Amino acid sequence: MLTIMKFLKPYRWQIVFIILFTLGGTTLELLLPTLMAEVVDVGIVNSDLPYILQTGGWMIACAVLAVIFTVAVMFFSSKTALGFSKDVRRSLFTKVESFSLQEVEKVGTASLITRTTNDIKQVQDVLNMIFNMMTRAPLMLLGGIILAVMREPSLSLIFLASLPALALTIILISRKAIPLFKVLQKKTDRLNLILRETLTGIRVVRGFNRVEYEKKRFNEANEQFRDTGIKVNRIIAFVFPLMMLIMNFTNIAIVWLGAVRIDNGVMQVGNLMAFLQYAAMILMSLVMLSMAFIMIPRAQASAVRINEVLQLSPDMKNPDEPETEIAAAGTVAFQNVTFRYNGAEKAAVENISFKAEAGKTTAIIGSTGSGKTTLIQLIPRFYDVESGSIAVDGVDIRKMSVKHLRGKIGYVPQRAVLFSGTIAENVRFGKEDATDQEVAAALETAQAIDFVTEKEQGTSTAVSQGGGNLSGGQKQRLSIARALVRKPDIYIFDDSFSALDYKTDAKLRKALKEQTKKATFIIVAQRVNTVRDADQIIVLNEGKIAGIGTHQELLESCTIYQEIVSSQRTEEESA
Ligand SMILES: Nc1ncnc2c1ncn2[C@@H]1O[C@H](COP(=O)(O)OP(=O)(O)OP(=O)(O)O)[C@@H](O)[C@H]1O
Repeated sequence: MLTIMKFLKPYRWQIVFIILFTLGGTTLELLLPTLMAEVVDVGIVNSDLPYILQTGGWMIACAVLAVIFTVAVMFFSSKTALGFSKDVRRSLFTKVESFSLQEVEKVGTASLITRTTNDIKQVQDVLNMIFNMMTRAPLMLLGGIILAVMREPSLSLIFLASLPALALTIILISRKAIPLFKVLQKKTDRLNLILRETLTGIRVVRGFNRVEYEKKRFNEANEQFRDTGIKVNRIIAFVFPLMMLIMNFTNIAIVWLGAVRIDNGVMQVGNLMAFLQYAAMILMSLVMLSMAFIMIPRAQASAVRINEVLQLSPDMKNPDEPETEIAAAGTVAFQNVTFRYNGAEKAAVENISFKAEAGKTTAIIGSTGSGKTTLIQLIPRFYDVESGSIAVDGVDIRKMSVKHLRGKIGYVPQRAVLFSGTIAENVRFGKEDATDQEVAAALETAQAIDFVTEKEQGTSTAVSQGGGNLSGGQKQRLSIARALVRKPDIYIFDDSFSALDYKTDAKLRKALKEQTKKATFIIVAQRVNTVRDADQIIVLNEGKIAGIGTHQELLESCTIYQEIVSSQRTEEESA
């Protein structure tokens, strides 16, 4: 919790104001019972109306001022707590952006969302409460005790019984509640995970009639969340009745002993009234503190989860003094590269060496799960190699700045990812300042111009979330146009032609070849047709290279390639 408090630094002056206003407000509130005792014991006893009016006036002034101070405290508290949560959210977001995919997978996307929203909100609420109560409660407790003891030392002995009883209640309750708060946040993670999976996979869920199953899964998680929530609230629900019980017993004891003392003529009525009010203040401040004791552990559980992300040191480091390549042609060279996913026993790619040269096309082919995607994701450093090295134009990519490296690459993922916005905005994601002509040229090469111009609003046509209003092939072509518009040195296409028909696939590859003569082309493909013209084809099998060469060379020398070719021939023949 303390680690995360460093985010309060920019708000230190607001916190000073909160403390000063709380100090002012609480002092005025503490003054009120004393003034009231004066009204009763001096004004009423002596029937002194001017004194009553004058002291009454002071009481009103104190009360009004106390309200103003309290409003100011609330205003600055909310402002500070909200500002704090905004800053933490921003830091968390920036941090997550610096993670490699390994780290994102380690924490989990759903958990990262919960941590950035719900967990930060927990800390924000508690901070707000702390600002409102944590200075007020100790001040009131201390001031109340001092003033009560000064007024009636012997009557104050009652607190020696009630205060430890209150403290014990708080300790017992918070010890039971704290572990449950951690569980509650985990249950929130699970809820988010199921909701996210169901929403992103809504077509599959409906297509396979799994709505009921998903409902059941969600209900289970929802019920577990509810049950834990009830457990927590049941414990918290005990706090107030117990507190009230102790407070009421304390009041009974004060009135009883006070009455005896008044009867004996050693105490005045006004004094008893003031004492009762101080007692109420002392006990109220303890209730406030107990609430804080219960809420802080909850925020603590959230703060730990936030810190876990903030303190996670990204495996992938940007070099302090990045090297830049001399000839910026785009040659990619793999040297004995091995990579393994987090916790995986077997390497996803092993001992890979090849060179993809500028102006040439390197195709990667292999059965599913053979490591094709993994291999190409190592080039933009989505993951870092476990051993070996990858060099671009002779410079190890770990020695380049990540921004520079990725600036040289036009990456088209296996599943087209589009963002809500217009078609033009989605293409400009590749190059922010691309002109209309550049966007149109990219769309043309990507064989997307026809379907875009057919749309009433052309490139200003809205793309809905995830490209939901476009077909699979249209999405793929837009994501290709996005890579083309930046005119990179290296193009990486991860099975990006799979949703296209043969004719469009062939036209697209022809247009690409003409437009991007000097660039390095690395394409992953399933179809032999897509790769047969490549300058070199790499055949992957279970993460290892089974053969490298041209189509003709591999047909003669590589059994796995021959198998792929013949299996596709059979498919075509039987189709
Ligand atoms: N994020 C991940 N975490 C753990 N293992 C993974 C991850 N992604 C892929 N793998 C594993 O790594 C291996 C290679 O996967 P990869 O996606 O590179 O294969 P691929 O050849 O591209 O397959 P496909 O043609 O089906 O896309 C597989 O065994 C897969 O289970």
